[in-house]
Amino acid sequence: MTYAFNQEDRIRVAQGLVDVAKNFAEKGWFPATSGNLSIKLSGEPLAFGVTASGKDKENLTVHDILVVDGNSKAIEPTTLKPSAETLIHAEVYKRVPEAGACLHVHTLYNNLISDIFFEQGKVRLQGIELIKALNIWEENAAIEIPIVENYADIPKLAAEIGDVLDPRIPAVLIRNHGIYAWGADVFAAKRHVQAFEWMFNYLFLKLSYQRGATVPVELAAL
Ligand SMILES: CSC[C@@H](O)[C@@H](O)C(=O)COP(=O)(O)O
Ligand SMILES: [Zn+2]
Repeated sequence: MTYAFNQEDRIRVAQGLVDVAKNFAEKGWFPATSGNLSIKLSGEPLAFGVTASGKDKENLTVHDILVVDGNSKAIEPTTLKPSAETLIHAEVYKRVPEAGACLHVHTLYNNLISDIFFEQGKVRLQGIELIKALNIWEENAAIEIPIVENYADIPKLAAEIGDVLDPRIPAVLIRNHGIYAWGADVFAAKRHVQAFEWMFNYLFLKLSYQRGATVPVELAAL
């Protein structure tokens, strides 16, 4: 198979993932080695850099990233094992050709929101300014983020994500697991993750107040 990328592209991709990992790690978004990150190197045939499985993303280095094909197989000899969830990244790149980076984090609020709204199959957000970070500019815009069951069978989980994703909305939630969000490049994907996470925090705290909960001051101040 011939791929249209060179060594320079690979270094740039690896460094891009290390940089975004540092930003998310500072926010505590990779508890217990969770999460995985990828950047596309080539669309046709598909090849992307992805984090190796089980790595401590709080201390990620360029040596923790390998290049795989559309079947999640390493395209070169390596001792690294691709993320257990690499097939989900591949599915996103196949379904959304404009996606150039795909990022996955497990956070407290994305887990809470994914469980609270699971039965509805989606969570609706409306009229929040940060929706504009998704490049949706209409006034009082409403968006719905799909939520899928947390199947242990990764091919099944990846297929389900592919089936429910809405190309206008660059994310899917997995129940009690985390979010997959993507963008045209790592800059856009990072902006999308940050926007979704902020809106999930907002929604959870708002629902808590509306239901009469006393929210601890330190959480309310987030
Ligand atoms: C350590 S719990 C998290 C894993 O089960 C998984 O969901 C995850 O996000 C990280 O898997 P990985 O194989 O390291 O990419
Ligand atoms: Zn995960």
